Amino acid sequence: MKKLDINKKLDVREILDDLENYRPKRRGWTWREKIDNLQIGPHTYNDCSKPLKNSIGIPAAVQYFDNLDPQPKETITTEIASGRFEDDIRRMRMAAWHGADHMMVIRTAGQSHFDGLIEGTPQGIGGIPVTRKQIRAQRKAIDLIEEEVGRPINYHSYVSGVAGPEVAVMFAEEGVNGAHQDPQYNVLYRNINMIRSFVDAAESKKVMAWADIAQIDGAHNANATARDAWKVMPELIVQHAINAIFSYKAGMKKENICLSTVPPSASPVPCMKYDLPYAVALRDFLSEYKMRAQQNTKYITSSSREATVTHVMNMMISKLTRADIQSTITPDEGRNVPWHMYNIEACDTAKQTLVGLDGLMDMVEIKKDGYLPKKVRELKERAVLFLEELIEVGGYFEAVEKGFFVDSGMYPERNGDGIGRKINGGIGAGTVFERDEDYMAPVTAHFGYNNVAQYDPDAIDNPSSLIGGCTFEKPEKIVYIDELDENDNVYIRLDETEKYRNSNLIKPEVEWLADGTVQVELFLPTSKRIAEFAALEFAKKMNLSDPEVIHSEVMHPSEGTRIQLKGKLDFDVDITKLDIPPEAEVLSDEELWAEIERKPMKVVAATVGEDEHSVGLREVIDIKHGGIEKWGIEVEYLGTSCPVEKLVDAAIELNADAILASTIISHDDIHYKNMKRIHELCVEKGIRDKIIIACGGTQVTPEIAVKQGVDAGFGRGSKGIHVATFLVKKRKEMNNES
Ligand SMILES: Cc1ncc(COP(=O)(O)O)c(/C=N\CC[C@H](N)C(=O)O)c1O
Repeated sequence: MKKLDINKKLDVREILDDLENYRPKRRGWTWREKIDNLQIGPHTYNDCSKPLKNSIGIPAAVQYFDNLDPQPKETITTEIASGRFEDDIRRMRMAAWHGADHMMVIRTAGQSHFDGLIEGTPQGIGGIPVTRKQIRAQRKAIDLIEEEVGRPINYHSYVSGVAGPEVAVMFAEEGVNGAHQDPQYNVLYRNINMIRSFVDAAESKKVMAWADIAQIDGAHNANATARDAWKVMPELIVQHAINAIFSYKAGMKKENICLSTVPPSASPVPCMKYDLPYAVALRDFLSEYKMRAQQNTKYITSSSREATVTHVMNMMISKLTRADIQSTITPDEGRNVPWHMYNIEACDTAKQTLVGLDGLMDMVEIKKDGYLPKKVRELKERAVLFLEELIEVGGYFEAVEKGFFVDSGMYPERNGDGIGRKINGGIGAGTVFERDEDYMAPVTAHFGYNNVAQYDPDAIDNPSSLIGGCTFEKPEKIVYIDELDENDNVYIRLDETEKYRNSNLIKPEVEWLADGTVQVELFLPTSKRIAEFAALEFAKKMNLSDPEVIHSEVMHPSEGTRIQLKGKLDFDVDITKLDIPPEAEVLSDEELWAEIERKPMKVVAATVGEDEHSVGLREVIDIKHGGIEKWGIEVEYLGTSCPVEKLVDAAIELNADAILASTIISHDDIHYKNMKRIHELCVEKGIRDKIIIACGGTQVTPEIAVKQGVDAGFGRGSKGIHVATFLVKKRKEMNNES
């Protein structure tokens, strides 16, 4: 496969080529490479990792810091769930450029209840049907993407449900790097028989251990399910412990066992008073394991702003305690199946926050006295008591049957409304059988009794040697199925959107190529309910089809409501037909500083005529806005409503190099008349060949301005850098300097 070209879109058809023979480049999880005291420019970072070869910094980095884009030491996860792996690949490429090195692929709805592997590339709902082919395509694409950004990327999905072991084997064969695996998830949230779930989990974990897959547990689901999430803190610690020690005993290395820790509450609850002690208690008890931090999703709403703040507060916890993986929930998770732009926002939020808090723990510390350690102690005691009672009643299965878990009481309080499951109930009940005396499976990483010795005592540690290697040693033995459904597969989907693939036609999209969805933000000066219906009216008038309000927020019961809505555009744009003027070329800061240092420049500036609008000109002048004073140009500012005669006289008196005139008002073309007048006055006073005249304003069209006799016009969006570049270049031209 040839490398990706930054200026070319990833070709999905090329990825699909010869997938039958694709083999993963490596096995297992890759942690970031921490760099102590990383120096980037004038800045030193304490908690960062090796920078990327190609990446896009947060907007401030791009605009003010020359794309300074340090990478935190924590792995950053982005969860992708559109249902079309071919579009998810494009999103993975974007996310990788924004700092994600852990692509977590949500499975299609209900895949936990599929009792076998799915094959081919059917479209999913809320995630992709995780199949061998889709995994190969995405891992193969990620091989190219990690090459492009210059950092290994971990691919991740879920080993759960009644086909858990089969999925684990397929993940091991396909080089998957991370996976959720926690039998308690099956039992509590998918109602799969607990004996079956734990037997399956032992097998799955043994296989994952062989493949060096990093595991994430499912304790966070209790947060999302409990009535008051902070009330399950004691049992959450126990849930983590159960899965952690079970995984270790099933053969997993502790550094591959990641606890999925989610703060159990969220503002406006005083969440730090719950979440920080909980985070400290958990890390005290389970210090040998990795921490995978994720913000609380139970209290997420349709406000992407609010989700972002929750995310930032979660990262404050991560920084104050420890996180090896910082998972990101897309801020729109509370209203859509996540969209491209929100996956990227989440990655940027994680990077911005973690890098902004760099070195925090060299400046603050967790208090050793007062509320915090007391609360930590209390939580630990509750957790220990919970575990002791669990053992007392006969162990995990009995405790689940008695409804110990996700009870709405804060243990030892109990409201009797926990999730109770029958030991012999649930899906897959009665499907676990004792292996016969002569049971033998010639496969690698198989958990439990396996009578290999009956065939060859020397093969006990290597059962698959009896058949010359199993699929773990001989991937050519993998039975690869391409497609099972001639109507529901990626080729059909690619054909349907061919018109927009690598063509000149584009349509807006949020998750799938050419899905046509746009989002509109409105403020409507009326009550919430009226605003929600009025918004749909506006959407229809805007020619949006299927309009739907996805967020509404009361600004005041009668003064106004904020609405965000989505809808579809049914038309496209041909980019070859766009009239795109050449980008205004600008000189670098260094060049401008050097030139003005070599030869100082003085300008007179004013808003002319009867015009009081000073903001634009001030932006062009003031250092604060990156104005021309930033590079040392001396400015005599004459204020607003300045007569053109006064401006020209001042230029003469101060022997200025240039005149800057701003006019916003444009009725009766007064702005162009003023420009013409300035030019004529300079001619009359005999200075026109020695002075530069630049005029600006939001209504100014550069070509028309020049027709008035001035040297340049600056329209909407012009910045100080554009004006400074022009002045320097024009002065050189007038003095015949190179
Ligand atoms: C332990 C476990 N196993 C399986 C699944 C998913 O498995 P299905 O195929 O049954 O949906 C989950 C789901 N949560 C993960 C999303 C969350 N945002 C996360 O990042 O953790 C899970 O926690």
